[in-house]
Amino acid sequence: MARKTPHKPLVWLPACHRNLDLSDPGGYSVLGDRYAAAVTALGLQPVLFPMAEAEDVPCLLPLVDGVLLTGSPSNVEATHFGATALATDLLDPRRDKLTMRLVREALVGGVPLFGVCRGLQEMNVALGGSLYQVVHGEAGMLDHREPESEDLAVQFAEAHDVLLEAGSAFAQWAGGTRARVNSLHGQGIKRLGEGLIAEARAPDGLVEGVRVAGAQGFAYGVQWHPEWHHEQHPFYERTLQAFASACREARRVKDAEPEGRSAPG
Ligand SMILES: N[C@@H](CCC(=O)NCCCC(=O)O)C(=O)O
Repeated sequence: MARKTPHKPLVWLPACHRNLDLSDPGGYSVLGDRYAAAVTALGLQPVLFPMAEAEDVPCLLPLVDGVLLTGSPSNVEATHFGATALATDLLDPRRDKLTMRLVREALVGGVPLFGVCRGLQEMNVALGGSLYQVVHGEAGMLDHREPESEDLAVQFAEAHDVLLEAGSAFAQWAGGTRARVNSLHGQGIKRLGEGLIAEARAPDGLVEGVRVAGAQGFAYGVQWHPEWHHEQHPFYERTLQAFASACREARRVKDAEPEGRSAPG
């Protein structure tokens, strides 16, 4: 019987699907290096199942120790929350179909789950919530988009405060009930999904940080990007370290299981 070889905790980062080169209309499955680099810096191993579909989730999920739902310029298709997609929407239906299933299965299985930007929105929609399709078009709401013409350091610079629920993990990670975060999104949470607790809000009231009530393990989502220069931003770093600790614990439990427990067939 093959002996188990302990390895770094594996973290599933779902691919984005883009047509990057019109000379190859077949398209590409891509992952932002920023997310993979942050996962690696945490001592974890990023994994990408580029062709994974919703039906593959029950078989693939037991192979990993955490799920990080990355951001993407594409929008969650509005049909997933009972609205009509905008003609201007950049869509990624393969990503949507996968993550709608992946969120629910990760929660059922107690697999550490962390949603970032689009990933937060995917968590919300997968749990029955809805999104503002154009946050800055809503009365009283800020423009949460990044200055696209600026360089990345400006795009990912701190843009607004978030007010954190006293006693929440967010407040613990921030060392208080207020923090500065970056902001690179045009959609945002409108109606909270089932079981989601709002624990961080922008000054305009937009929900920007959630916890999944009653989750077996780590289950959080944020609208901002904690992967950006996290080593220099204590709030971002502590958030990511908490996710990493949860993934390491998941790996430890699996490594402690009696040998002979086969991987899913
Ligand atoms: N398209 C959605 C989500 C925005 C988002 O995830 N931004 C990150 C972009 C940078 C990256 O690709 O990581 C919206 O506009 O709300």
